[in-house]
Amino acid sequence: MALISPSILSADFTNLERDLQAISSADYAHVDVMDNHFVPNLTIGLPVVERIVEVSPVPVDVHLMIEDPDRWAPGFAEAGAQSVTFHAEAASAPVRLARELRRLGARAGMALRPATPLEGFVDLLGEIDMLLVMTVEPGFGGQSFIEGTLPKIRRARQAISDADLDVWIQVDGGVSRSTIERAAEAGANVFVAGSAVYGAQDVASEIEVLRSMAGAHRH
Ligand SMILES: O=C(CO)[C@H](O)[C@H](O)COP(=O)(O)O
Repeated sequence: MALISPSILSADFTNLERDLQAISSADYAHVDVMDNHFVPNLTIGLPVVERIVEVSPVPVDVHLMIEDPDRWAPGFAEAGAQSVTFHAEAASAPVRLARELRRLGARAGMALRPATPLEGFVDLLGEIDMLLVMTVEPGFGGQSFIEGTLPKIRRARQAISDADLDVWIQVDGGVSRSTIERAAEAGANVFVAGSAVYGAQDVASEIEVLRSMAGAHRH
């Protein structure tokens, strides 16, 4: 399985037809919510995400780069996002939050910044549906993939397999034709790509290329 999500943060917005084509060709629409506290950037909040969920032709995958996700994340699940990812560094009670997201019908995701070690969070893997290993410092699109995150992806895949869990591993940041295979080989199976998709001549065929490159490594 290799699922591709174009990051709405990197959408063009001057060519909405093309943006919609990208989203329609993907498995998920990845929505980046930023609060200018957890990360030094500000994007959109719950009312806009509620509307995106209503109009999106594919399920919505929300990545919350915000402080106090314990308070805000459940609202995104109630809005109908298929998956809601909070940052492990920001959550006060990650187990309780993951259970609440699942109770509300969403897939529960937990994200780690590039510098956050996996080791403190291995015990939580049984409580989540997806681990997001950030492959750039969260906050902005268009950055280079941090190769040093590959061992963390590998260790996460090993821990998931040792515990016989069905947890997806998502990577986000600098995912492109030149990096996706290494991330997939290391154990990722969900890929967020912003610049690589929206910067392509043909967004739909770029998604197909990325999906087939990643799909050669199955997890
Ligand atoms: O979450 C993000 C940044 O925090 C973006 O989703 C991510 O950076 C995607 O953009 P690109 O593919 O251009 O790196």
